[in-house]
Amino acid sequence: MDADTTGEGSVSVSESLSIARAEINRLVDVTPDDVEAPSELSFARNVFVPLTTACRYTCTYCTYYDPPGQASLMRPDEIRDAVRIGADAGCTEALFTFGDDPDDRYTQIHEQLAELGHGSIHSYLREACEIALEEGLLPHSNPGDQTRAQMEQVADVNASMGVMLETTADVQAHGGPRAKSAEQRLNTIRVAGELGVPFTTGILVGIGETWRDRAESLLAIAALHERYGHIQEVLVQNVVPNERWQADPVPVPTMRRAVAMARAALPESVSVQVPPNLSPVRELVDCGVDDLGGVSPITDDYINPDYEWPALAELRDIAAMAGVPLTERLPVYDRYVNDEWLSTRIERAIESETEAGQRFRSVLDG
Ligand SMILES: O=c1nc2n(C[C@H](O)[C@H](O)[C@H](O)CO)c3cc(O)ccc3cc-2c(=O)[nH]1
Ligand SMILES: C[C@H]1O[C@@H](n2cnc3c(N)ncnc32)[C@H](O)[C@@H]1O
Ligand code: MET
Ligand code: SF4
Repeated sequence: MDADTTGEGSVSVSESLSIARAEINRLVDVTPDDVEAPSELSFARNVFVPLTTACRYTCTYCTYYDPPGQASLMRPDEIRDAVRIGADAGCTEALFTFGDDPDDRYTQIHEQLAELGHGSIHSYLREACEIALEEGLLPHSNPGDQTRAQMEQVADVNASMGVMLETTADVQAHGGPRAKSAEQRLNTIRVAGELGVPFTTGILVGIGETWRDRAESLLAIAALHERYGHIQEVLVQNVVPNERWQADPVPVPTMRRAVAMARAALPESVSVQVPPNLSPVRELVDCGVDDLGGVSPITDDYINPDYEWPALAELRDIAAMAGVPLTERLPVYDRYVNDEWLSTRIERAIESETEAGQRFRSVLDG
């Protein structure tokens, strides 16, 4: 017998498309007046660990990647030095962010990994996370797209992970022979949900997407969060000019509307983050920003090295101006700090009686 597709409770394709269209239209019309200002501003203290500058993609806004032949791989002792300095400076997070699948096309990276006894970047990332945990930091890795097998290899040694969706639109900025694809980004976010990994994602604003594209991107994130509950924060990040991306900066009114749109698209429990080294946060807080991301007291933003991190005093000043408290958080948000979401490995690090455990708990206890 044919399945009943017309009975009560079923939704036709045209009906569901019109619901989706209505949602997009609602978001496109959102203005900063439609959203509530936050009740606090949070941030995390991190150290950036740029494992490798090799990347299979060539996003035209990105100055981070080096072409084959010039790309480098951090050695284990360099990783250890970086995370140790971070722990000593009171950080809680080791942010591992680097090129996507760097061993794909860069023979010298492949060879260097082999010399270190690793067959893939994920195998090496696991060692790097172990080093961070040994030295008293909680790993948060953003290796770009990941397959399920790749993410499974490192999930239990990360407190949380992330990848920017950037946009669901097909934009020129991701064009070329090896293009970043929205499908792969969405798949990575889905895999994180399936594996129960607390996750950070976001949109990059100003890379050729339209307002409808922004709404669609945010709705795609909201839909995955509705299914898995794993999205802890969504970054609304403006693309910034550099020697590879020579465009005018994203205007403040555009950012105000994009932040308000994110706030309106997502449930209240999901934070909206704007990076304070790239954006005029003071002019965005009332649009619903409630997190200032990871700020490093010791390392550069290796992705956008021309843009310096603000000092802690400046974050305090921004919060004071907004009339809200500034609170420090871990790379994993408080509501995920329980045995439903964290691996025993990470739980043990947070509960341990070491100096690091005490540092993590004092951040948790505020
Ligand atoms: O300092 C941080 N930066 C994070 N970044 C990087 C950062 O927000 C900016 O992309 C760079 O600092 C841009 O200059 C992420 C980037 C992603 O693509 C995905 C997730 C994150 C998460 C963080 C984070 O937790 N802390
Ligand atoms: C790690 C994240 O850094 C972001 N990223 C890369 N290049 C730039 C730039 N010029 N401006 C802003 N963000 C950038 C991308 O969104 C990537 O996902
Ligand atoms: C400079 S981007 C670093 C992370 C990864 N390559 C991504 O694009 O998501
Ligand atoms: S943004 Fe990430 S994926 Fe794109 S080129 Fe830069 S390092 Fe590679």
